[in-house]
Amino acid sequence: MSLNINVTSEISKLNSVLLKRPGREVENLTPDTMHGLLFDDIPYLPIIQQEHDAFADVLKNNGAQVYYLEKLAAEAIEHSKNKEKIVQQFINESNIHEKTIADELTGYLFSMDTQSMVDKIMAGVRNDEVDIHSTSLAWSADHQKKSLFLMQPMPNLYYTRDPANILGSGISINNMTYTARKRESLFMEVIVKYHPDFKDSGLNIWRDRMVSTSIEGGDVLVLSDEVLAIGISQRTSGRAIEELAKTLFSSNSTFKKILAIEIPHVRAMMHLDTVFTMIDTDKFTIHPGIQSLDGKMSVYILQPGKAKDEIDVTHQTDLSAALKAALNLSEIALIPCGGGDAIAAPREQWNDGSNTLAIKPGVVVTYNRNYVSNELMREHGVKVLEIPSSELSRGRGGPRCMSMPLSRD
Ligand SMILES: NC(=O)NCCC[C@H](N)C(=O)O
Repeated sequence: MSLNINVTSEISKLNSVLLKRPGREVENLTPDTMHGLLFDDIPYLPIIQQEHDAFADVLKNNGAQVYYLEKLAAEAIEHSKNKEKIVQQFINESNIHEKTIADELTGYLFSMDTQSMVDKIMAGVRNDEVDIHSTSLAWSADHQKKSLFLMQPMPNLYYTRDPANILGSGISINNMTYTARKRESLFMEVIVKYHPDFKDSGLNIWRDRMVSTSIEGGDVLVLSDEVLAIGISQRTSGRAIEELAKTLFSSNSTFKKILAIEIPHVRAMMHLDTVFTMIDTDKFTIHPGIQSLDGKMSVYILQPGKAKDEIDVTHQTDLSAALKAALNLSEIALIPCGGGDAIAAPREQWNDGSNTLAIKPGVVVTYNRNYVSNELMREHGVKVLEIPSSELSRGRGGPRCMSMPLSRD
């Protein structure tokens, strides 16, 4: 049965959502590799799984249907009748181009049932797991000497928000910025193409992963059925936003305006949703570090131009005014992360204090460790559902990053 996939709000009731339970991939980090794989520490697997299960339970207990990426991917591959070609693509994109090695690795992966194979590709394949009979220099010099892994682990997969995102009645399957995350969006491509619940769902493909520019889902907020906010960030470029604007404005999408918000291009604030999220019809969280001392910042407003394919771009420095105008609101509240305190704000932002996931207007899921931000949201009348976060937070992403809404009211 086809799924109803549609997201025209950042805050309306969450009906279904895609998660990935952290697996062995987070144990395949070492101090030498973790930074390249975009982690700042090594999570403890049993606890990160417990914390993630608690997150999923909060969503389920509040009426959301939870789907798991790893399960959908295995089901899609089963249905594809194209297992060999799909596995070949993962091997190719893992930079393994020598036939002997690719064949031996394929044999190893094919010795497993499909779910175990998907889990293994996600977790990573070590050189010493596969019996490679190659005398090639590429194998000795490039693979064996440079890395313990034939296929690198994908520890960021539990941040399902980033490799793909639903915009209205369509999906953007993202070309990820860094090598560490490039292969992640291939799982979503396979699901959309082959999974019985997705392939006939009428989903538009606004962007696929073959484009040369990058947008990551953490940068994209669906403020209403007509307005998107997209971060110009370390991971998402102005050019990519313009390309998406052209596609959305010239298609049957409902979107008519994009606020492109410039944020610092630094690790702690790699996506817009690490510094700015919507929590109610007129309430937002914001990390004060993205504004200058006088509260100004760069916001570009993109709208359809007069000629076909033309985009009209204007510039503004007042985020609050831009939001009010775009959403037809007379007042809005921007709630500062950590209360704007010189220590609490950067500390809680580092642990995703601004990265809230709204599951209904005025009801958000947050990390329990960000008690200053959580308390302040409560003072603003927001219902805050806290989840444990000691291990989940180690990869620099919060509840919004860990969820990809498939359907909202
Ligand atoms: N939307 C998000 O901000 N996602 C968090 C991504 C964290 C991950 N370690 C990364 O650096 O890509």
